[in-house]
Amino acid sequence: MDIYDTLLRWAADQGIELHGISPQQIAGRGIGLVATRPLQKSSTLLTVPTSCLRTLNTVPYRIRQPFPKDAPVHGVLAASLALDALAPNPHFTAWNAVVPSRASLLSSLPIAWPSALLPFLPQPALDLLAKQSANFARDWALFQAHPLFPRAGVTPSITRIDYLYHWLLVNTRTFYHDLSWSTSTRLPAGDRMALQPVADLFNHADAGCGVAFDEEQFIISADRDYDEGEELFISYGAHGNDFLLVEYGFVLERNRWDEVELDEVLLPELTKRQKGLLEEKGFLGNYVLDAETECFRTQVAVRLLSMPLVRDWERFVDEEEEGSEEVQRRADRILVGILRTFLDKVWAVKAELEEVTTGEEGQREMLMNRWRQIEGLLEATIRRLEIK
Ligand SMILES: C[S@@+](CC[C@H](N)C(=O)[O-])C[C@H]1O[C@@H](n2cnc3c(N)ncnc32)[C@H](O)[C@@H]1O
Repeated sequence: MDIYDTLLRWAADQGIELHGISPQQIAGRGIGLVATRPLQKSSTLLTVPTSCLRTLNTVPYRIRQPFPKDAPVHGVLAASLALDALAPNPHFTAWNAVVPSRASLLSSLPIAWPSALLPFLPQPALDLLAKQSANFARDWALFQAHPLFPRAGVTPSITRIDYLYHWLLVNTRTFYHDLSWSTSTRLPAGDRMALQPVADLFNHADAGCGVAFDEEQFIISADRDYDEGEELFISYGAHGNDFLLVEYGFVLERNRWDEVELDEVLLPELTKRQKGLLEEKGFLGNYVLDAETECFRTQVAVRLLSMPLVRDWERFVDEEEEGSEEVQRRADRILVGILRTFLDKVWAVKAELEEVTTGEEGQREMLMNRWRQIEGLLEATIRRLEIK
């Protein structure tokens, strides 16, 4: 019997029901869930009883209690998984057998990449990585202070990498789950997390099957009709590819939520006075464009660069008065110039990346792929603005 059959048998014993879907190895995506017969829109694909979830409530008291009351659930769950791994609970053997190996998980996530590769991440990904690293450091410090954390010299020990692996399992496999009906205190939104078997095998797409829960169960249902053999996806959220790369270790080829941040090329074009004006109106920074358009914040900043009179700019910002076609054309020309500067940077990063030998080929390819996507979005926007 292979690991999937074992998982399905165990799942059935737990009351987990799969309707016309089954786990399968998918090239480039690890395991995914695939239709075993034609499926109709809105049909139920999977139900997972609440009793199968691993949440803060299921963490044994001796692990949970010594943590500070406000310790992030992410860190507590990861500690629980790391401690379990020292003396594995046979109840979870079938579930554990299908989670990614330590090598594959650590190789896909930038937080565990060689530091020499990190400067090749786009700026928004670097900013996210800094926050993620700070969160991990906080949780690791809390765990090291825990009375059950193996003291130095004790075997088996738990290393930083052991804990990082379990922390990343939690990071990449939890679902939003509100426990407020069963706990007296309502957890902050970021702490409402649950690990759930089988459902954690759904891969992500920018739109996907429905995910809902009530007190009894999680229910996943088809968002459209599916043919036999098609993979079914859920959406982990409206995330751009920089976010997916840092939090989940992949980028999507087709992603309606993807965007490119322009701050690193737009902010240096602004004088101190212009920055002050933008700040006053709440429009300083966070300039992005996606496949369709540049955001209003970007238009506001570019208009400021293109309009000699501040009062005309204020009319654009406050009253959304477009101004003449000539004004629009001037703004477009300025934005094209800024995007071309960005393109030069992208080409320089790609050229440098081609020479790099550190890290794994898959990691360098992931970075190169991300820069190609950014290049594509910039080029498409330049084309759109130039033919306007
Ligand atoms: C909740 S798990 C999904 C199941 C996972 N494929 C597995 O083998 O266990 C999330 C992880 O799956 C992978 N993944 C999910 N969606 C993906 C996609 N569209 N392309 C590539 N990898 C994906 C990433 O490694 C992500 O961190």
